[in-house]
Amino acid sequence: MTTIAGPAAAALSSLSADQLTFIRSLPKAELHAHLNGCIPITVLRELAHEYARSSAADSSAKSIGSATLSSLLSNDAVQSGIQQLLSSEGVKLEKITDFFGLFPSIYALTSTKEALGRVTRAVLESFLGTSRVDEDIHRGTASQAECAYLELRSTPRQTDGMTREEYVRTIVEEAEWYPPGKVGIIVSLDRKMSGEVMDECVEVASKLRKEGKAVVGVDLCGDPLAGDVVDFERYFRRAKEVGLKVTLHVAETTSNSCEETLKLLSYGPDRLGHATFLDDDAIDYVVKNKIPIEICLTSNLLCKTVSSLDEHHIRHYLKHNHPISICTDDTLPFRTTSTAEYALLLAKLPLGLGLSEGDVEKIARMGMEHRFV
Ligand SMILES: CNc1ncnc2c1ncn2[C@@H]1O[C@H](COP(=O)(O)O)[C@@H](O)[C@H]1O
Repeated sequence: MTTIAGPAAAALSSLSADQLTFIRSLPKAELHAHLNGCIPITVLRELAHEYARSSAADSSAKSIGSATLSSLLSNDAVQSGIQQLLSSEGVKLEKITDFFGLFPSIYALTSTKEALGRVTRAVLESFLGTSRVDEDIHRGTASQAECAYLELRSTPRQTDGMTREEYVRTIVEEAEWYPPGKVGIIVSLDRKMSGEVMDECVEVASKLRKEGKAVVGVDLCGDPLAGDVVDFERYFRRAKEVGLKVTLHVAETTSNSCEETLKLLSYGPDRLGHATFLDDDAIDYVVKNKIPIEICLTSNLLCKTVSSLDEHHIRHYLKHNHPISICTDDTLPFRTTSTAEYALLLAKLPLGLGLSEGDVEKIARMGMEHRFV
C-alpha cells in the first residue's frame, strides 16, 4: 500500500467520488516506474528492521542471506537513509541531483535474490493488484489494481549474492506470475556505468528476450549530469539491433546541453523520459518523429525541475496532440500512485491541470498504445 502525500494527495482529495471512479475505470499503462524507487513503505520498513537485526546479531560473520554486510553500508548509514524515505511527507529535495543519494541505503536492503524477489513481488502487486495467477490459492485478501499494464524498469546490480543476469532473472521470475501481456521488464543502464557493464546489461537483456522472457527494452537513467552520452551510443545501437526497444531519460535538467539532447535523439529512441528542457530543434525532432514522452508530474514538482503544474511541459505536448503517457517514476519518495498522477490531470488549477474527462481518457489510451509490446 502506497502512502500518498504532497501534490498527489491534494489533487486526489479535491476530486468527487464520481471523478475517482472515472479514473479507476480507465485502462492505464504505467510505462516509467523504477523498481527500487517504488518499494512499498511497509516492505521497506520490514527490510530495514531485518537489516538492523542481522547487523546486531551477527557482526562477526556479517551475513545477510548470501550478501556480506562488509560490502554494504554500515547499519547506521542505512537506517538514517531509510528514515528519510519513511517520513510521512515523502522526501524533501533541494535539487534533482540530491535525489540519487537516496538509493545506496535502499540498495543495501535489496542486494540478495530473496530480498529483490520480495520487493519485486510487492511492487508488482502495488501496481497490478492481486492478479497473480496463483493469487486465489495463496491469498485471501484482494488489492485493487492501479493500472492494467506495467513496464517495470531496474538497473542490474552485481552483489555478493547475485550476478547481473541473476538480478534480471529474479525480477522476470516474479513478473511471470502475472498473465502474459501484463508486465514488461526494461533493463536500465545507469549513466555512471562503465562501458563493460553497459555491454553486459544489454547482452543479458538480449539473452532473456531470445529465451522468450518479457524483457521488452532498455533505458538510460541515473544522475542526469553523469557520464558522456557519446560513450553510451554503441550499447543502445546494439540493443536496437537485437530487437529491444529503447527509452532514454533526456533533458531532465537545465544543465543538460542541447548537443547532448540531440545526440540522445540520434540513437533513435522509441520513447523519452521527462524531456523537460528540450530546445526548439529537439522539440521539432520529437514532434516530427512522434516520439512518445513519459510524463512524471509529481516527480518533476518534487525534484524542482518544474515550478508548477501550469508551467509543466505537458501543456506543450497536449497543445500539439503529441503522444504522452502518465507515469509515477518513483512512488516511494514521491508518495504517489498511477491514480494520483491521473488525479493531477483532472483536478482544477492550481491543484491539477483542470483537463476534461475526455482529454484524460485520450491520454490513458495513448499510454496503452505506446507500450513496448
Ligand atoms: C527523478 N527521476 C529519475 N531520473 C533518472 N534516474 C532515475 C530517476 N528516478 C530513478 N532513477 C534511477 O533508478 C534507480 C532506482 O531504481 P532501480 O535500482 O533501477 O530499480 C536510481 O538509482 C536511478 O538511477
